[in-house]
Amino acid sequence: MDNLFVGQVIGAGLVLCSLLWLVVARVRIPEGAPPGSFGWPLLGETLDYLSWRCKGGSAAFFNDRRKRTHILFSPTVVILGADAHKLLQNDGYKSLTFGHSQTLQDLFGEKSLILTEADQHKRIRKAIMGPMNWKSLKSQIPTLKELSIETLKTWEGKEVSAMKELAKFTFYSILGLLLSLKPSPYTETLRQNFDILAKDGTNSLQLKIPGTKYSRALQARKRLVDGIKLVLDDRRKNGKPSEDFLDHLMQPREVSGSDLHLSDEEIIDNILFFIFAGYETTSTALARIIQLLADHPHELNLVKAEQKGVLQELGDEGCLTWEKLKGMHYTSMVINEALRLSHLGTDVFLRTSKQDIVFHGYTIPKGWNIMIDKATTDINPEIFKEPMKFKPARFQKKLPPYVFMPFGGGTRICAGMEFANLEMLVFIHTLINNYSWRLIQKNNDKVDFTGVIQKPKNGIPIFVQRISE
Ligand code: HEM
Repeated sequence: MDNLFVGQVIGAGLVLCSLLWLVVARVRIPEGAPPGSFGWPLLGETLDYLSWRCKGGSAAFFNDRRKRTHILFSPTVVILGADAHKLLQNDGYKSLTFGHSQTLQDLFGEKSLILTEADQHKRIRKAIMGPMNWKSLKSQIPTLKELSIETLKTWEGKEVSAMKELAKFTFYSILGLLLSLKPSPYTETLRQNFDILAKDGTNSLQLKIPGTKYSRALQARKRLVDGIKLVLDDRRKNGKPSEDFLDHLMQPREVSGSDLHLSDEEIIDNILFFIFAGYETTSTALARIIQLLADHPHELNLVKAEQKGVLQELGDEGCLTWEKLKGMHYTSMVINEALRLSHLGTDVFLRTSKQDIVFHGYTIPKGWNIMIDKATTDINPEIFKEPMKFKPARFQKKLPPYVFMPFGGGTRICAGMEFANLEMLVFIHTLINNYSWRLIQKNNDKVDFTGVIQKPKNGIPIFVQRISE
């Protein structure tokens, strides 16, 4: 009897909530808003979305959806294709904002690029981007070459997890770029702390209770912040310039009247966020390239031929140059094709509308979330014939504008795009000219969709051998 009563009360409560929801939702859907369904009361279509992500990525969810939905407690509009990318590219700071995320703020700090908006974002980006273009990055080529050689030496004659080992390579590449730090027991501790920050912090409930994964991540952040502060203090005391990213950020500067001087908080938050943004994105891209080339001998031979040509042109003592890297056309197409197939930076660009936006005849109301679904465009058969096949040569032809944006676009285009390309080209050059490898597990394309980046589940185990002279 008691149970029946409790059941009735819960049932009535649910009906009341649903009715309230319907009323509120109805009131909130302005005329001209895109068609679609808000799904269940409160939860909307969140569970559906999450389950699609775990099963096969969000592309499958979006394909099955109409334009309006309700995810993570917010009305959301899904848009895709060249026009959606064009909006992202050309909006400036007018109608799209990144939106606030408490988790990102806790983990990377409120001054990190990702959390800043409009003028503040513009100022920090201007202050930061100086050392991030191809010309300034040239000085990184010898360091990246040395790191590639040292990394690959540890793989010789062994079975290794490409994902795990490349994560070390990309971590130390970024640490070299940002802080001029080389691999050592100290930097290995930094890496372990960073893994706790990024993995535990982004894959857990936001519970700041001692013992939880989230609070472990926050403690790791504190240790990392203290470590970076030590480097900063040391630079100020010694006054010895390293001419790296940190030195650049520490210079008080003014450009065309705007004050580009960064506070210590701004410097530290952005160093942490740069490591996060450039660490597993690039290592996963390289691991996927290794996997795809092992599975496609014809394409592998074309990369080999190109890289052998570069080596011959360089001669015995020749150093890899910026011009030579820029001339690696086929290898660059392989990188693009791997990025297209793997949606590494992100499968959706998440934004919030700052004002009503008219898109394809519908009005996206102010304050709604917008998911610009990049993954579906990456495999659109009208743009990429046989989209699931690995065909780097497809990039020989000029693509229509706005269809392929692996590094995003507009005001928030990837700040490390040039560095990522440089890093990947140097590593591939060193690998291909000195080593051969085979996959330990064939036909294992299972992907882990649960994290921020979609990663091959098996870590891509490979057996690596040095090519005899
Ligand atoms: C293959 C490697 C990489 C891929 C595919 C990639 C992709 C992306 C994408 C798609 C965005 C834009 C996200 C959005 O608009 O919502 C982005 C932003 C960003 N990336 Fe990358 N990235 C890569 C490597 C790197 C590296 C190596 C660094 C740093 C050294 C880096 C630093 C950043 C930063 C700081 C942002 C935020 C920019 C801003 O908000 O102004 N990324 N990246």
